[in-house]
Amino acid sequence: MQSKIPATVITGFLGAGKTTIIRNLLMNAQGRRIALIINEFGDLGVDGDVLKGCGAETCSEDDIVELTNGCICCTVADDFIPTMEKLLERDRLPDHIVIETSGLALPQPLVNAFNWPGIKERVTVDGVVTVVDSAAVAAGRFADDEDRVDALRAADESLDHESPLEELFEDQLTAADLIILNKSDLVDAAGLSAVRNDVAARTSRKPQMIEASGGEVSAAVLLGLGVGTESDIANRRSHHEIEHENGEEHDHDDFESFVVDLGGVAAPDRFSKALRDIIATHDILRLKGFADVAGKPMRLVVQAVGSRVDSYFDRAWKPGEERGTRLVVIGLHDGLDEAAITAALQDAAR
Ligand SMILES: Nc1nc2c(ncn2[C@@H]2O[C@H](COP(=O)(O)OP(=O)(O)OP(=O)(O)O)[C@@H](O)[C@H]2O)c(=O)[nH]1
Repeated sequence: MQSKIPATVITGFLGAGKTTIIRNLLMNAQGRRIALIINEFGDLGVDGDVLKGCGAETCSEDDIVELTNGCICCTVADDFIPTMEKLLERDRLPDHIVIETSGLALPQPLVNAFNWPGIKERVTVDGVVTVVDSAAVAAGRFADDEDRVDALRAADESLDHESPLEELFEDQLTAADLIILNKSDLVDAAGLSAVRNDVAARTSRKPQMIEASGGEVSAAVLLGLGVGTESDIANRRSHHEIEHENGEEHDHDDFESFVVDLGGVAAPDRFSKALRDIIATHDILRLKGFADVAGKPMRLVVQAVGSRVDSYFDRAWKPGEERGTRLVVIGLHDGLDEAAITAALQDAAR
């Protein structure tokens, strides 16, 4: 009998470093043929595009499938299952499937989909890997900020739970077989130890935890968990599922995003600096995309997580490709002033 294809689910909050870890994996895949399914929040396939740009031979553009509707937990049956079925119809099957969930997705319904007839016989979940932004945890980003939650509740009565960030963070930890404390380069040893304790206290299960920076995790560790998580996922229920079972309505609008289309960016350093201020002023959780810098043949990748802004030129604009600056902005529902943010970004690009 043909053995099942292993699938690794990589989850973790917005900007934790999922794409960076996958990129590193593709560059060090040691001949494994990897198929990638990427789910992203926000109407701009940045992660897929960054990975296609990495040029790894073991993962060609055909091997990358993007699901850009953002909420894999709601659309498993509509989107994910047909995608898996199509992948399994291919003549050349992958050795391993890697699924990057959006930073706002719950892994539980996704893992449960591996119990679906037609998929269960052919694929097994090798493991769920939850990537943690150690710097964000150290900065208290997931701690329950009561003032902020109260303010949100006052603005939106439909908020049916405490802090959306904290709850999602915990749900992603609860699903984990392996937790990667990423961005260890940004936190000192005492800070990392505190992060480890904080993370451990947020899940009653005791998955293995490792530290990493720059996405450097060996393929043997990442792809060799051998758990078969689909058989255990019923024991790792999320707040979301528990609320449903208790008959509570859960709305999925805790977060929102929009895309800003700008022309060229005149001065990238000034732009990055202005981004930091705009992000802080407007409580933006995540901002990412590509920029067209005046006079440069290369496209600039812009990545901001909280107040940290990274940018680098990844590849030349292709002949015939429309140059431009497109950024996706993600924040809490009702927390983003789209008009003011757009105006501020336009101003920063000039
Ligand atoms: N300093 C530092 N930066 C990192 C590390 N890992 C990732 N980053 C940076 O963090 C930013 C976000 O990384 P991504 O890999 O895009 O994060 P992600 O989890 O895929 O993000 P979403 O898909 O938007 O949720 C990028 O600017 C990365 O370069 C790390 O270990 N250390």
